[in-house]
Amino acid sequence: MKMELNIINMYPDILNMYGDIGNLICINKRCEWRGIKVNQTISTIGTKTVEDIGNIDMILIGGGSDNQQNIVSKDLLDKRSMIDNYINNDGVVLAICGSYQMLGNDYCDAEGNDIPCLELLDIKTESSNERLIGNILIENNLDLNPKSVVGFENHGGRTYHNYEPFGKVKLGHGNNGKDNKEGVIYKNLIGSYLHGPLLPKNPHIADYLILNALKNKYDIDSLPLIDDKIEIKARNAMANKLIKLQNDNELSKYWKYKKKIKDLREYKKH
Ligand SMILES: NC(=O)CC[C@H](N)C(=O)O
Repeated sequence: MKMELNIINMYPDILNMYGDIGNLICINKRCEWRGIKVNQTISTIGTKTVEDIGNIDMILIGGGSDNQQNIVSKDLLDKRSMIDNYINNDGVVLAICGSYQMLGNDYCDAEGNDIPCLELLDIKTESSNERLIGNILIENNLDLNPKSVVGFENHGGRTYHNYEPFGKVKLGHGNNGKDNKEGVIYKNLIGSYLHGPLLPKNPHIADYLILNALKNKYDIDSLPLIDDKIEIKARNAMANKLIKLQNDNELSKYWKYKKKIKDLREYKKH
């Protein structure tokens, strides 16, 4: 029996910051390599509503600027009840950055405008003009090996919630730059600030999503392995670079601290 996945890519024409569409390409490829058929549908403003499509196995939504979030907001709200049912029936979702924010209760942009959100999760996001930008390294909370997940973040929004985060920030900012949490896990949904795009750089996360989507309709508990040498090499190169950066940061903090103590001692001598 040939397995199939029906994937909806929402607003790829509007929410595609830093090539988030690469997440779909990655899922497609990893399914193709395993002989899993992927039927993909685009849902955007003006296309038929997601309710009409039915039998969805995975939803992917990317990130966008505040302006782009404003553009999709009404259409997204029209699809609210379908997305709500889907998520609460263990549907697999990957929502990046702007769309992760929009799953929550409210998003107040940098100009103080409220962008209507889906209110599906108890998440709050407030924006600031001081953006949180840079490469990011986290440790995933999904019990997946390798633990590390690499990506790139650029957001004004600071997100707060009490759910399980997608990961623990090792280097970078994450949800809000304060609590060391990155993203969210809710049932089979992952929300994350990580662009990159996320999945090609972290194939273990792609396979986690594929496996969960397949588990919802087939009796399957693992995926055939793929030769990921190149992906692993690329991911490790970035992770190691970031770990080195983190160590350098810590070292420089340590030397600054040592210098402060030395200065203090000198000062006390006077
Ligand atoms: N990268 C993004 O998707 C940006 C999301 C949001 N507009 C913010 O700046 O916080």
